[in-house]
Amino acid sequence: MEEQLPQHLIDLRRQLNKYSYEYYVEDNPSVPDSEYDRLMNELIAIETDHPEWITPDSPTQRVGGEPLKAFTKVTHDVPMLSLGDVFSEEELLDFDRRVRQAVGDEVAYVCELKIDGLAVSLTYEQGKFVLGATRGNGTIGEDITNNLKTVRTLPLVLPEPIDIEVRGEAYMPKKSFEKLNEERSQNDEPLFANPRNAAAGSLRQLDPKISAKRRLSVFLYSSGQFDREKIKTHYGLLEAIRELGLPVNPESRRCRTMQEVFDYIREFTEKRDALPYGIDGIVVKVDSMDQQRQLGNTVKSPRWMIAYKFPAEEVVSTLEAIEISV
Ligand SMILES: NC(=O)c1c(N)nc(OC2CCCC2)nc1O[C@@H]1CCC[C@@H]1O
Repeated sequence: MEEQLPQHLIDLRRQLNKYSYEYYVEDNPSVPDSEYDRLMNELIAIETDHPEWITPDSPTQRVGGEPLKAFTKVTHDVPMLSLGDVFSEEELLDFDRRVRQAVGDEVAYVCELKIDGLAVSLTYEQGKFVLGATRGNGTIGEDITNNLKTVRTLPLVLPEPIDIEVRGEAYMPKKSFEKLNEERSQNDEPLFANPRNAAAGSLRQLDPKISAKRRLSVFLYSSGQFDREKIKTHYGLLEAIRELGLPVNPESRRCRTMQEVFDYIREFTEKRDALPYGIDGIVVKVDSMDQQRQLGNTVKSPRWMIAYKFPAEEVVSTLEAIEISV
């Protein structure tokens, strides 16, 4: 991308990408917003004089596009399925028994945190981000490409010019949610009930400039086309997605026994409140892709994965609290 650009422009773009990552991903900017804006304006001025120097991965391409009148619909060629839920270790053992009955006793799982956000699909063509869509009803979603372009953890261009569709969960980190509700409360605007609603509301903004301010993020957990010869396990797929510079949750872990699955659930039940993003359970997936294919899918969800949901948080109402305290 950069070979034919003047060095000053390359340096300017790299500097802006670095500052943007510090601000939006590390939440630890090394320069004031005014310095970032000054450099961005300088880049916009240069690109206005030399439109031939604009490339898809220029920082100016993140917050592009005028506000939409409405979202266009997107059809998912491969439906975006949902997850079956269970609420106890007993039901997890039932899932494990069903899996072993179908594929035999050599089974390994991958445990993933169930990110409390909304499912999205991202399409890259020749390595360029060209389409982002909500899950919608699983078959028809909404085109939110311009809004997903504002997500700083999503690369606009991959290191390889490949065609790939990846899927994951868009979410709003807890700190961004608290800051957003603080701003809304100061402006007498209605507050978002939780980070999931805030993420949904922010991604379905018709004006991408508003989405850009909401500091959304994404963790990816599956992909459509991938090289079936090279990648034979779900864990291998996650590593391949991560190697493309796409964000994958770092806590995903291969579990060889149900005891390891229970240990993982216990570990993240304890760690849940300290995580910088909301989770509402643990997803347990059969690791082997051959075994996934043997198990197949129901109309609604794959038979080779299950979501263990945490018990609903204890929301003690004020009245109850008063009764307890009396
Ligand atoms: N929320 C999540 O963290 C999550 C996950 N880690 N893994 C999956 O796997 C998909 C793949 C096919 C069906 C479910 N789904 C997730 O969230 C689902 C997607 C649709 C409804 C839930 O948000």
